[in-house]
Amino acid sequence: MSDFKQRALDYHAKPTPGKIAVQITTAAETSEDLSLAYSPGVAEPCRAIAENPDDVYKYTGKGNTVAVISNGSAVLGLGNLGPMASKPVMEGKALLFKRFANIDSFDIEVNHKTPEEFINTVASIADTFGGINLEDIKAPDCFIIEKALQERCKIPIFHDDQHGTAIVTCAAMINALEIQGKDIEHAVIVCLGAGAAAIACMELLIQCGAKREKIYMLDTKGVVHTRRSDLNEYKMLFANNTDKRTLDDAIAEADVFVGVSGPNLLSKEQLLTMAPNPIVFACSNPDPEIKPELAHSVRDDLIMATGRSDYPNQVNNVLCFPFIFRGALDVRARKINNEMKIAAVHAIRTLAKAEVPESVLKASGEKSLSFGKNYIIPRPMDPRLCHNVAKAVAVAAVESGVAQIPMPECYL
Ligand SMILES: NC(=O)C1=CN([C@@H]2O[C@H](COP(=O)(O)OP(=O)(O)OC[C@H]3O[C@@H](n4cnc5c(N)ncnc54)[C@H](OP(=O)(O)O)[C@@H]3O)[C@@H](O)[C@H]2O)C=CC1
Ligand SMILES: CC(=O)C(=O)O
Ligand SMILES: [Mg+2]
Repeated sequence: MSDFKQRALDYHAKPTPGKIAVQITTAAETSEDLSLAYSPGVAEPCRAIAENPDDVYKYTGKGNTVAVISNGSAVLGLGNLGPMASKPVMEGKALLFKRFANIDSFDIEVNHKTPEEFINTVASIADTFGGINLEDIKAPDCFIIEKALQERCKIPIFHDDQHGTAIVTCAAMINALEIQGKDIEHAVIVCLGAGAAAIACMELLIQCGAKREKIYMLDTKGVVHTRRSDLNEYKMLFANNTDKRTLDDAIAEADVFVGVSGPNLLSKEQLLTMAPNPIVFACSNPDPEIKPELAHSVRDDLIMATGRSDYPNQVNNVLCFPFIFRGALDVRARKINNEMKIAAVHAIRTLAKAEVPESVLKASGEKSLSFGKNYIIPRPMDPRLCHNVAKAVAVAAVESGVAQIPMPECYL
């Protein structure tokens, strides 16, 4: 076993198994403390909440808690590993919520047979939380599940692989296009993958100015085109009236490649046929569609991004989900709407143009970082992300009428 693999296993096993634990936030030492925390004192907040359900935000942790819920059907790019094997990823998301946005988070892995069973399970526990982050649920089930839960629950339901990924992809793409001197309206975009991340990324890019007819989406059967009869309703929206059938056909002269599919699917020969100054976001985790070393070895005019922490330009939903939930929770938003997503895109992309603080350089192991081909998007450790993105999201929630409480003072 490689040294890195062993270190990754040790990291998860020690000093205690897993990556996150529960912490007590109040005094619980004396009989007096216990009489307040438990019987008889606990009866008072129970009575208050029964009388006025909104008091749950005053007397419990609900308002600062997000559940990370998965069925393990599309774990990163590893495939359908099932609920149990998805747990390290879900604990990881919980760690990121806490580390970057001070949101308490529980991971919940659901074993189920039908989407309805999953929906019923989640809907019946939803009131426990301030929000629900759905994770690693394969398409097209993820679309059905998210919509049904949004209809049934009173809290934000956000499928991270769709919207978190789309927000970060758009933020990075707008910056990359600017650096490469390309207009989004004229960019020819190839999207390898036609699942949760792909459909959401392309829809949001269209909202940011990309043209649907210039997008070529591919699944395991090749280009998604109008003469195919095997497309689900979500892929149908991207059926292109084209004679292109393969990745070889689609990638020739393309400006942009977005990979949200699986490992090592873009060859150096295919990369060589792209237009001058191409943009390659190979976002499959943990192994990208093309390795950066290989891509850079054949082209020196490209902008290259991956989903990983160990290369420059990490296009990964970690740059979004902690902060969009921070903003949503802070104004008790009923849902995360389009206005909030677009606000997050612009808050993330703008930060890439600001001077990078010393603490971020140190955590990144870099001497300098400035807006350019190798720095199109902020690093996740940038402490300004939380304030900037959460504030923009909270303002958008208030202005679009989904906030249930006013802006907190920390943002004024
Ligand atoms: N960097 C980031 O922040 C994120 C990255 N991702 C990555 O995106 C990938 C997909 O995730 P997600 O959308 O949630 O999963 P889904 O299961 O919803 O979708 C996977 C899609 O990839 C397609 N696909 C798989 N293998 C191939 C192939 N050989 N050629 C062409 N298409 C292929 C599938 O095709 P078909 O429809 O025919 O089955 C499907 O459309 C994963 O690798 C994941 O790690 C996801 C979210 C965030
Ligand atoms: C980053 C992430 O959510 C994924 O690869 O599924
Ligand atoms: Mg995911």
